[in-house]
Amino acid sequence: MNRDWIATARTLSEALPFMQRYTGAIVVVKFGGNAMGDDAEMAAFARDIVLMRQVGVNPVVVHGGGPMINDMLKRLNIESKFVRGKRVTDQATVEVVEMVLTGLVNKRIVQAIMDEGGRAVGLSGKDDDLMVCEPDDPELGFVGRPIEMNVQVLRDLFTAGIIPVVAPVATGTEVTETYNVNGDTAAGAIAGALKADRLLLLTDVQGVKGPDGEVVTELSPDDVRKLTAEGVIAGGMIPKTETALKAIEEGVRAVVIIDGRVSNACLLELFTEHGSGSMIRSDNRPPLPK
Ligand SMILES: Nc1ncnc2c1ncn2[C@@H]1O[C@H](COP(=O)(O)OP(=O)(O)O)[C@@H](O)[C@H]1O
Ligand SMILES: CC(=O)N[C@@H](CCC(=O)OP(=O)(O)O)C(=O)O
Repeated sequence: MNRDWIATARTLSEALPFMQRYTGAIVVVKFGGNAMGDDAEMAAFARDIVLMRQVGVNPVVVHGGGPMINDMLKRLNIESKFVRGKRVTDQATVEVVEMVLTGLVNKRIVQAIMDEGGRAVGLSGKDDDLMVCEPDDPELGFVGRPIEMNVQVLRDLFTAGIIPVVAPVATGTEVTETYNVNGDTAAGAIAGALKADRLLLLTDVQGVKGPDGEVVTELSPDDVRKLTAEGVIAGGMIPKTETALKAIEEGVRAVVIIDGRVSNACLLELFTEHGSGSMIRSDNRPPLPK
């Protein structure tokens, strides 16, 4: 059991009703490269995920690894270039992206979950054709937009008690094609295809900030559109809120943007009364029953 979190939740009895409410729920967690930190922080994240599984939640980890890709490209003297938050990906770059994400980063997370006593299996969008893409934009090269999702493999892993850890690299409709997919986009597409109960997007701010700079704890899709039109939601927050709106349209119950730097961020969101970060949901699909 995670003592830090129990201390934060004050008593286990406070947490139990929430744990019971989430039994059998599907929770997709996007774990970005900036949120990964050192080995201790990685272990803390892995403990949260293992505890979720132990109380009967079906977690799916979808990871990024942008900073790790940048490091490897630098070592190989390949230039990194981004357009509207997405990496311009030529043939040489896509090879490095696949090596770093499906190799180094994916296996580091799998190993951390195993070390904390869970069972994890790493896969990419190529495994069992989980995520099939078409080119997102000719300007971006081999950057993919998911067009077909085959999530049965994830359900099979849930049944076996195994935590899937997914690298955002995908296959195309033509043989031998490889696509680099933005981590938020991949997490949203997977959550949408699973009609997940929660999509948690871990980032490096406390949540979505409103015009006064304060974190807005509850937003409807219309609130998000309004804040974006006003320029309050900007930069790296745009792909996250766009992902959130699309995922909700596809049937995800709620998307929560939370601070991945806070210890026990996922557990605090799921298993405490106040939750954390900014929750985006529509009125069409009610929250989990109390
Ligand atoms: N309204 C807003 N609320 C919070 N963050 C915002 C907002 N508008 C822009 N941002 C920026 O979005 C950033 C998060 O996006 P990004 O850095 O791409 O995250 P990550 O690396 O976790 O994927 C924040 O650090 C912040 O600078
Ligand atoms: C198309 C695109 O931009 N893909 C991303 C994939 C990794 C990612 O999303 O990593 P973070 O979540 O750590 O930013 C990239 O190449 O950096």
